[in-house]
Amino acid sequence: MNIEKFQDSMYKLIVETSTNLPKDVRRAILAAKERENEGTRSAMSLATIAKNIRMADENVSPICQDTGLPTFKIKVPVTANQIEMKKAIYSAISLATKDGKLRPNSVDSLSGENSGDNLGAGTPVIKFEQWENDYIDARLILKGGGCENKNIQYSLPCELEGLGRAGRDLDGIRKCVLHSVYQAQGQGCSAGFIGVGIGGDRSSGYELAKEQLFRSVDDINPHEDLRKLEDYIMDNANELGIGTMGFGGETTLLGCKVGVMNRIPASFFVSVAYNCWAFRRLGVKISPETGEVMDWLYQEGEKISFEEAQPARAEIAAAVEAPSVQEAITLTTPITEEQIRQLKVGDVVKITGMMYTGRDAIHKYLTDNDAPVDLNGQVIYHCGPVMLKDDEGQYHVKAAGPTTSIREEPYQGDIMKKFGIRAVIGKGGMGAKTLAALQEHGGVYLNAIGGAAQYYADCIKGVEGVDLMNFGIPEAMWHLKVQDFTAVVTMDSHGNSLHRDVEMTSLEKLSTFKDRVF
Ligand SMILES: O=C(O)C[C@H](O)C(=O)O
Ligand code: SF4
Repeated sequence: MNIEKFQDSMYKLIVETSTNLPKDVRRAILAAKERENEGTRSAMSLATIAKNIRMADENVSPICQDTGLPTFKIKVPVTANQIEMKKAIYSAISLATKDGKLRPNSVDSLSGENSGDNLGAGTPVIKFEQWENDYIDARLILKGGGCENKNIQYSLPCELEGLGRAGRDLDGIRKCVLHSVYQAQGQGCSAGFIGVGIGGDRSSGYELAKEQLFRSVDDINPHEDLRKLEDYIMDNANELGIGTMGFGGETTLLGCKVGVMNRIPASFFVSVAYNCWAFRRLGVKISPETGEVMDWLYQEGEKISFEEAQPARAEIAAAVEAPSVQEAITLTTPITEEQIRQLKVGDVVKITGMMYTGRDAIHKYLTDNDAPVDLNGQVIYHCGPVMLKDDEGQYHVKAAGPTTSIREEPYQGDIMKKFGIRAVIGKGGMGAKTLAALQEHGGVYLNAIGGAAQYYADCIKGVEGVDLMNFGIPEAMWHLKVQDFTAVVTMDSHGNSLHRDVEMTSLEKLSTFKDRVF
């Protein structure tokens, strides 16, 4: 095989997967968009998502800044040299990272050191399998961390909140799958896709669940019971009302694929792999002689370009059901306590001025250290961007959507009080400790649209500086100059939380699915 050509084919696969959402996923998102009631927050979030998909296409830039743990599944004729292919994939990964198509995401688990090129122990994941066909089938999934964290594994029998006992039968499995959608709330950037693996052990069960994510969204399960289960879940999960980004709404789930394998008598696992709407997985058929791409997979049928998407900023601004709020509220940083105390859940704000990124490493750091900049009245953005440095040493934002905020729950309230921070922006909401701190100190939580990394990158007009680069690009504190950065107040200083409300109503809904169906 021409290994340079193969490397080039792998580079193309990586770039396409990161920047160009597959056709089947686009169709599912369009169907959700059409189903959603006009004027709701979920409809408006979907409009932003649609616009983001289009921008990623046009800019050939990552749909979401979290390009995940690249996982390749490759089927090869017996004669293929897997060692050479692996090396070529490593080179392609490193090049795609250098070109800003992947975020440097491989981090030493103990020291936190970022390898900078996405290579390191266990990254990327490459799984080979031999087969008797005369071509190579190479598939790639870029599954981000926020949705990966919402994967869940059930060991049957078990008791499930809202649903009671889940026994060792199809109905018990049904309960687990519904529960998995409920427990994800908006944190995995709903509306999501789930892959379910029944049976196996703890590791092969998850493996089977993830394998389901390689099925086409619109295929039909040949196994009759599993087809019934998939249909049931698709018909009913949306009743939970979690909606896009957990804002409440008609569409919570975009796809459900279930696979089964044998188990041993003592174990009965139901494993669920949750994938966000930014469902980036593609595949190619490759000639084992030339190393060139013969065909692209998942690309049958019509390609939705989302051309007709309305200006998303205006749409978010309209995302408020409360008729009293017509206009987005403009805030210029630094922000005063008085301004913050006027905000309430449902308000849409547009922020102009400076914003500082801070996520896991920064929150831990700030707990024990002084801040490198004066954060009084400032805004912290939970974001790990994709950044590229030009020849003059100036950084440019290539993708910059929010990360899941709940990970900072142990630190957030204390840090806001310690430094006088007035607002945090992220996605998925935060918990009771932060809510209490917002009330005591005078702060707000602002929800941005998860995965809309191109849309937000566009609001960032300049990178004015960076601190703590030793934490690596995603974890450093970037000083961003923003204009009209639009987000929704979902937790205010008066003790209100949209996330708490949606969690409660969706739990009530979940309990209506208690009775036996299968
Ligand atoms: O790491 C990120 O940028 C985001 C992550 O995928 C998340 O959903 O929290
Ligand atoms: S930020 Fe959201 S869309 Fe992006 S990888 Fe994480 S869960 Fe997926």
